[in-house]
Amino acid sequence: MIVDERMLDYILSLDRDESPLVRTIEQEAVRDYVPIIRKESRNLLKVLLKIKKPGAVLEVGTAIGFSAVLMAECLTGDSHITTIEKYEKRIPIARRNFQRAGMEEKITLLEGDAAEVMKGLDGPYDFIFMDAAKGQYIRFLPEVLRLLAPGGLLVSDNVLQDGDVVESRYAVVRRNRTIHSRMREYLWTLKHMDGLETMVLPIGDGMTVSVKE
Ligand SMILES: C[S@@+](CC[C@H](N)C(=O)[O-])C[C@H]1O[C@@H](n2cnc3c(N)ncnc32)[C@H](O)[C@@H]1O
Ligand SMILES: [Mg+2]
Repeated sequence: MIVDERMLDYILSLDRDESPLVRTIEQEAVRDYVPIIRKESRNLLKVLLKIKKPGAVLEVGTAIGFSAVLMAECLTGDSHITTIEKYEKRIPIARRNFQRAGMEEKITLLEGDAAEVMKGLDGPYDFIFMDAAKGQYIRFLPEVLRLLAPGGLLVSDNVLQDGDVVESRYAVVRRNRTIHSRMREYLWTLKHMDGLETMVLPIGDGMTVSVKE
C-alpha cells in the first residue's frame, strides 16, 4: 500500500515534540530557506542512532547544525560527532547553534570541501550521515567507505530527489522529473559494491541505509 499525504500527516502527528532548541533551529532554518532533514527522515535517523549507539559519527553537510544537534541529542556517553561544511555563511550559525545546545565539546565542525577534509581524517566512524550536495555523493564515496568502520552504517539523505537542474534563476530552480543522474550512479554503486549491503527507503525524498560488512 502506498502512503499518501493524508496518511503521512497522520503518522507525523503521532510524533512527540522535539526539544525546544531543535524546534527553534528548525524554525530559523525554514525562515532562512536553509535545507534541513525532513521530518519523516529524522525518525529513521534517530531510530538507527539509538540502535547502533555509535561512538564516532561523521556528518557530510552541516548547514546550520540542525541535524547535528538532533543526532547529538540521541547519543549517550562519550560519543562524538564530526561534521563538515564548506559554505562560509552557514559555518558561524552552526557554531552558534552548537553553543546554544551546550554541545561544543560533543560536536566538532570542520570547514572546507568534504572531499578534501575527509582525506585528512583517520576514522573509523561507526555512523556516517551523508547530506551534502546531491550530485557529489558519488565523489565522496571512496573516502566515506575508507572512513566507515566494519559493521558501520552509512545513511544517505535525499537519494530519490528530483533530477538534474534544468533551469536556475535566482531562488527558482526547476529540475527534470527523474532521479538525479549522479544519484542513480550513486545508488547503483552502493547496491553493487562488494562488502556493502544497502537498502533504499522511499522515506521523505529517499534515504539509503548501508552496512559495511
Ligand atoms: C542539505 S544541507 C545539510 C542539512 C543538514 N544536514 C541538516 O539536515 O540540518 C547540505 C549542506 O552541505 C553543504 N555542502 C555541499 N557540498 C559540500 C561539500 N563539497 N563540502 C562540504 N559541504 C558541502 C552545503 O553548503 C549545505 O549547507
Ligand atoms: Mg537532506
